[in-house]
Amino acid sequence: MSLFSVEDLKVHFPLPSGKTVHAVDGVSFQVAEGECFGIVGESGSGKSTTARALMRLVDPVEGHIRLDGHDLGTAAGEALRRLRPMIQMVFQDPFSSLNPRLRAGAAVREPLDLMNLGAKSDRDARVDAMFRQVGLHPDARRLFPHQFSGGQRQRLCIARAMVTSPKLVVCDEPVSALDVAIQAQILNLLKGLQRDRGLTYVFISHDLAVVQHICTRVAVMYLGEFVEQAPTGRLFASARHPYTWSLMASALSPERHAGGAPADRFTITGEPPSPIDPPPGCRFAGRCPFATDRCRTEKPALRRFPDDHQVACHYAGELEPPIPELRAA
Ligand SMILES: Nc1ncnc2c1ncn2[C@@H]1O[C@H](COP(=O)(O)OP(=O)(O)OP(=O)(O)O)[C@@H](O)[C@H]1O
Repeated sequence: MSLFSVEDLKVHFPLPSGKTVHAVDGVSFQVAEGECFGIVGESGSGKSTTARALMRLVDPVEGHIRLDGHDLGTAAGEALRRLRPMIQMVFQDPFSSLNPRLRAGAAVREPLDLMNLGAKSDRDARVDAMFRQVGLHPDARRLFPHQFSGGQRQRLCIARAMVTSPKLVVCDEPVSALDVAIQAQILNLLKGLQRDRGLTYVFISHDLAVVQHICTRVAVMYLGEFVEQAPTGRLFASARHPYTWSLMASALSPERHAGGAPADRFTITGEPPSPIDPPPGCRFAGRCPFATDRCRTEKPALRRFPDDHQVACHYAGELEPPIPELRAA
């Protein structure tokens, strides 16, 4: 059974004009214990809003969120307080997610105090152990956030998220604000903690390489919807949605491109349509080189293919990726 399940999640933001932003528009997924479920997509696709809804930082207009048999989506008051320690979040910007006036030790201890977890006398020892687990010396407890480097600050945020012994950690672009060399260290730290503590992750990133490195399964998000979902190996070996191909093509470097053809041969152009007035058919149709009239009027359902692979495209399975590197071996 899955540890975490999300069913038909919708988050809409009403605007003063009377219109509505359809930021997340019916996403469903399940995450098994110990899995790392990735959500990838370009800016504005709704990844962060999904993360915030999972954390109940924003209320969905529809959908169910279940964690370990509990209804996280509707829990309130005491029930929500009991669930809080089980689900934690690591944010993109390790600086703005830390209170600049709180010393590092107090920042990591704070969730234990706020949620009243464990005996007070044990909390400092728990914080020390957490510092060591994320690769920080416990003496660093006395420092303020600005005295840490970017990577160390993210270690601190990870310690703060992990100190409550959560079952599920939602990581929202946890390395995209860091230098490339530091990114690998933080990803390896997250992987190690996942293994040692039996954690389950929902991992959000715009970076395919990062997702490929850390995730066991990946969903590709476009304008509030999942267009493709598959185990990581399967997705990277044989993606079936034109939007996924375009993301993968734009990640190919020109040198890696066969026959000297420009790597941007299949890079889609233009901006995604506004989530205020999403188009009626396939939301990618306006930018898809394969789109037909059917795509523009009829919404494609997520269809299941072998190997736990789901694709929302009328022509999935019939189309061939337009660049050789993306074709299944
Ligand atoms: N509070 C809000 N009110 C109105 N619109 C919002 C609000 N929060 C997000 N949006 C809109 O919802 C859409 C999805 O935003 P979201 O931040 O979830 O995307 P994202 O994929 O995480 O992008 P990024 O990586 O740039 O953060 C965007 O069009 C955004 O402008």
